[in-house]
Amino acid sequence: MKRFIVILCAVLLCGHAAVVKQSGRSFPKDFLFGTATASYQIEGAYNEDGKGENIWDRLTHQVPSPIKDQSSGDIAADSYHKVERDVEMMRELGLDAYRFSLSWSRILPTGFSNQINPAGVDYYNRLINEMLKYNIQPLVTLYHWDLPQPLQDLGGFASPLFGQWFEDYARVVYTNFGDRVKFFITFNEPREICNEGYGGTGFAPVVNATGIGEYLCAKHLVTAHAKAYHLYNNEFRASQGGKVGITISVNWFEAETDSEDDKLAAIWFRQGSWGIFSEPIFGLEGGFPKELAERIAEKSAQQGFPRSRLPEFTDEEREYIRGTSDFFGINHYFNARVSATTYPVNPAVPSLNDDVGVDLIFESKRAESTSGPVVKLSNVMLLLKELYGDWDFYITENGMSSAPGVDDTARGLYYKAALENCLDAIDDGIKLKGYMAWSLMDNFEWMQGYTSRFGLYAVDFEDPNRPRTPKHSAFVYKRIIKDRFIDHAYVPDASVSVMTIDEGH
Ligand SMILES: C[C@H]1O[C@@H](Oc2ccc([N+](=O)[O-])cc2)[C@H](O)[C@@H](O)[C@H]1O
Repeated sequence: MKRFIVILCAVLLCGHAAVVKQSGRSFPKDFLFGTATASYQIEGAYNEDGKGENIWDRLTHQVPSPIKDQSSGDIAADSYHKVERDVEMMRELGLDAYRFSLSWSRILPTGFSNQINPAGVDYYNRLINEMLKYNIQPLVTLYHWDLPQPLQDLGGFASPLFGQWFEDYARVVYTNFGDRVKFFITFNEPREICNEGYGGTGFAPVVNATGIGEYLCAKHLVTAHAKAYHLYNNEFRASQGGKVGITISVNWFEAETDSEDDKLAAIWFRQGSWGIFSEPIFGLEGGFPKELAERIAEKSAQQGFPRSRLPEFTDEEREYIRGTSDFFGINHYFNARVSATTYPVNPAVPSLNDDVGVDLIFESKRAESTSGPVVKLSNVMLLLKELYGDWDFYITENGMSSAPGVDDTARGLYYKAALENCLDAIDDGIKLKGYMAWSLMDNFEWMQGYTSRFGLYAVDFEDPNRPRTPKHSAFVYKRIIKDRFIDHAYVPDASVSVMTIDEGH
């Protein structure tokens, strides 16, 4: 009671800052609060100023359209023409950092580095320079799913030459932007690139070669990542002094029961979903995860393959890839429980689903309806630390979707819960350095088109000017950034819909 009165007096006398000090739960001074976006999802200008075609241009222009609302990213949020407004929103929120991706085909229209598009380089220079004017740190993703179509026509990630193409592109990126960009992410979400793009019909390029395509892609992707990392070390690190890492989608999967079968199922599922990409880079021994490799080898033999469908690494390749990251970027969206009950797929036909055959029970939605959002970011980071050691972690994406509109109370609550969970992780000794909310603004949500909205700012896609309006959640996030503390009692005033820029931004 006495403590409560002391805190109350402190609030009344000194304002909010007093509570921040007493709570011991404020974010470290150098913690980076940011938001994230991706080129294809926001830029538009799909055929302007010399940009080449990419695999999402190709997919969304197919007739009939495979996209839920038959839309495309042709115009999207029109960010290509809105550098100043986008940076203004970052300033309104008070961001320390902004994560965005480069469109490979805007910089290299054919995908190859012999032909650089000056207008593409200029667009990113204008964006980076405008951000730096206001001390907003650029976190740059080299690849967020929009491969130049000519490279796809040559096999894309299934080609053993992919690593060379990516290395050449990375050299152009470091050369043109590395004087000002100090944080590079090679790939966004290998699982979605490989398992959805080459092992199913989920995402472009829709190569349906499940049980084979994902694994080829996985090997070539981690090799390409390592090439870009070594390139930075060998030619750029000394003069530029930045960091190079990768972002992996790590959702939380735990065994439904304590049975050995369920526990093994959870291991397989984690390894098929993210371990297959994290183990070669962050694992102590490198290479693909052991249990998964054994399982795929066994299944391959049963199916009559003369060798495992999972490619091998030579010792030299394993060493070349191991340890090639300056940080671990995590995208996180949901929690699920895993049980070993039979997955209804044909075991005679190779597939990732059969290789990791388990049932998934989605937990987050069920829990949200009763006791608020359940975010298990700290579980994820503790597990990654246990598996791979004490890396610097960045949450490079986290968020939730909602219906169109600015009234998104649930998203505000979600961000409070997620960031509270980040504080738990920091208390537990995790070296968490930053948090990027997905997303700065509504955008083209891949196969869902514009039916699913993740933005802190609403974008009116009916209006040719694509005006942006802050949602309720934008005010919540701004307040957390300003205080570097989570005030659960804070509810934005619904009558205030205009954002202002605070001093210093
Ligand atoms: C909303 C953002 O989602 C990211 O990708 C995924 C992919 C899959 C899941 N999942 O839960 O299965 C979550 C997020 C993506 O990186 C980003 O571009 C957004 O679309």
